[in-house]
Parts: sequence; structure tokens; C-alpha cells
Amino acid sequence: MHSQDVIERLSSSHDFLALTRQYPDFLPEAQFVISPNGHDINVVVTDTGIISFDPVTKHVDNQSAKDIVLSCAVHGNETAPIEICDALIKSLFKGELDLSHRTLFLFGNPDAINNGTRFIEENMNRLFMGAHSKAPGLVNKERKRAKQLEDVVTQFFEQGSNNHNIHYDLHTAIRGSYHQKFAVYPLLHGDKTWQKSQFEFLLACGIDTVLLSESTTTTFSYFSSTTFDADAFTIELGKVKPFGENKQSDFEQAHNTLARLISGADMQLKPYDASQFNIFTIHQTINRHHEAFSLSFDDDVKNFTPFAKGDLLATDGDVKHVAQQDGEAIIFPNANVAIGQRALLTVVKTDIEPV
Ligand SMILES: O=C(O)CCC(=O)N[C@@H](CCC(=O)O)C(=O)O
Ligand SMILES: [Zn+2]
Repeated sequence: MHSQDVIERLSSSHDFLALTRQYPDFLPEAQFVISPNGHDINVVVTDTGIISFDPVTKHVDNQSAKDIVLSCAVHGNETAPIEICDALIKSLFKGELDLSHRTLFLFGNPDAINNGTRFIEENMNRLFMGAHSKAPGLVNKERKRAKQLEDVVTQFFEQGSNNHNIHYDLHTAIRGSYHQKFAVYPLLHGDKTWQKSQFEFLLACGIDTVLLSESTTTTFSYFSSTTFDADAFTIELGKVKPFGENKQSDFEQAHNTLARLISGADMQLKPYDASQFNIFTIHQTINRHHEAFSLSFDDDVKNFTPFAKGDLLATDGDVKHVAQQDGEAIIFPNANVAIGQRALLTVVKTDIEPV
């Protein structure tokens, strides 16, 4: 495959996901201009799963410019976000969607998409903030890919307007959830504080539940939030399902709101009203340290299930982890994580005043 082949394939099929899945390891760089609505858009394919769209004719002034990263498939089997990004990319090619803001789309882990699994060797969403290169170094494809994604995002934001950086990292959760859609707001540093406008955006996507992280992490959204001052979230849009099994209506609000964001259309946001949100703070992060690790509850127990103070949550070797407060709820329980990794979060309700 040569650059010209990439350009020809995309010009005729508009299907960057298919091209990515056919060539999960490598695509040659390609740069070309499309004018689906008479407005030139500069398209750059950097590699497999990495494509950006830049409006040559600016529709917005510099003060309103946004540089937007939409990533999906950082976990390969989380298909609904892949379908949303795929649809947005096709709409841009076909001219069904206008483009007002530079937008970078990332299909994070093409091999894992094809494999239908969360990852191949290592969970990529623990490899950002340079973790990819810490011991044992760039020893597998996921580590190399995490580094490449960091580099691409760095270049994208550095070449942008630096006016308003945005990164929504789209996921779906392994378990069902009492709150179907929710976002993780990464820890904010310095005088940065939670943004009302972002809560309004989330609500327009159908997300009324937000978990405030209180620790540094090595996730993709934390990387963009911390390094580029981006409004960045991990966004959980529902439950993991294979391709073809996602109910489109469940994702319509998120899809339409992202489309409006990219196109510069009126976002139709409702003014922030705290009573419309469930806001939690992350209370315990329970990592697995022993081979013998078990959760105290079944696989069908949903995210946000509350426990009573003293209830056993997990046993890690000889250590027993219990709920420390009444109503402490579980998130992302997974007994099968690698040793040293996060096996469970707990959250408790909180109130905040975003600005
Ligand atoms: O459902 C699960 O157990 C995991 C869903 C998922 O992939 N969640 C992200 C959250 C990242 C964050 O904390 O910002 C992850 O575990 O990577
Ligand atoms: Zn995920």
C-alpha cells in the first residue's frame, strides 16, 4: 500500500475504519484535500487508525477555535465508540457534516479491534504519561502504540490554535451500570477547576453521572488534560457489545452532540443545573497485588452498586478490602487485571460547584 492507494481508497469508499482494520499494523502517510461542500478540508492520515481533518477555509474566528481529539478503541472490543467515530468520519468525507474545528480521530488499538478483545498483550489505557517507556520499555505493540498516540496528540495540539483543546476518549464498560453513561473527570492540577460548560456538554450527550478522579493516573484522558490543559474525559457510553449488537438509539445523543461540536453548530446546551447530575468522587483505588485475588460479588453485579460500611469488597492475598462508608459504590471491578493494576474503584457521592 502506498500513499496514493490510501487517497484513492478513502476518496471512493470514505471508510477509514475498514482501511485501518485491513492494515492494522501500518498505513503510509497520506495528505489530500477534499471539498465535499465546496469548503476545502485538509485530510491527513498519519498511520493506521490516525486521521485528522482541518478546515482550510476557517468558519470560526481564532477566539472560538477548538482543537478536538476523539479517540476510541483504546480498548479494542468497545465497539459503540468505534461506530460513532466511523460514522462521523464518513459524514465528513461525504459532506453530510460540516467541519468548523480541527479534529483528530484515533482508533487506538486496531489489532485488538480485529481480535475483538480489550487488548492483545497489555491494557493500553495504563500506558500513557510516558508509562509505555518505563521498565521494561517499548517491548510490545501496545506500548509502541501508546507512545505513537501520545506523539500524534502532542503534535496535533502543538500545531493548533491553543485556544481550546478538547479530548474525549470514548469507551464502554465491561459490566452493566446503574448509570448507563458516565464520565471520568481526570484530576485537575493548579488552579484548574471543573467546567460548567463541560458538564453541559456531557448532559447533551446523555451523560448525567461524573466521577471526579483525585489521583494522577496513566490514562489517555489524564495525559491530554494534564499535558495540554485540554477539557478531557474518559467517557463510558454503555456496556461492551460486539459489532452489530449496539442499539443505535442508545448512542444518538452522544453522536449528535459530537457532530454539532465538530461542525460548529449550535450545541443546544441546557444551562448547568446541579440537580440533574450524579457526581461522585473516587474514594478507594484497589490494586491487585497477589495472584490470589477475588471479588466478593458476582460478575453480574453492576457498576454503582452501593455497599454498606464494613462489607467485604475484595480479597487480595491476606488483605481484605472493605467498604469504608455506607453507600460506597463499586466501579470497574475486574479480578483478572495484571498484578499491580487497578482491580476496583469505589466512589461516594459529592457536591461541587463547577465554574
Ligand atoms: O468496565 C471496566 O471495567 C473498564 C471500562 C474502562 O475501560 N474504563 C477505563 C476508565 C479510565 C479512567 O479511569 O479514566 C479504563 O479502565 O481504562
Ligand atoms: Zn475502555
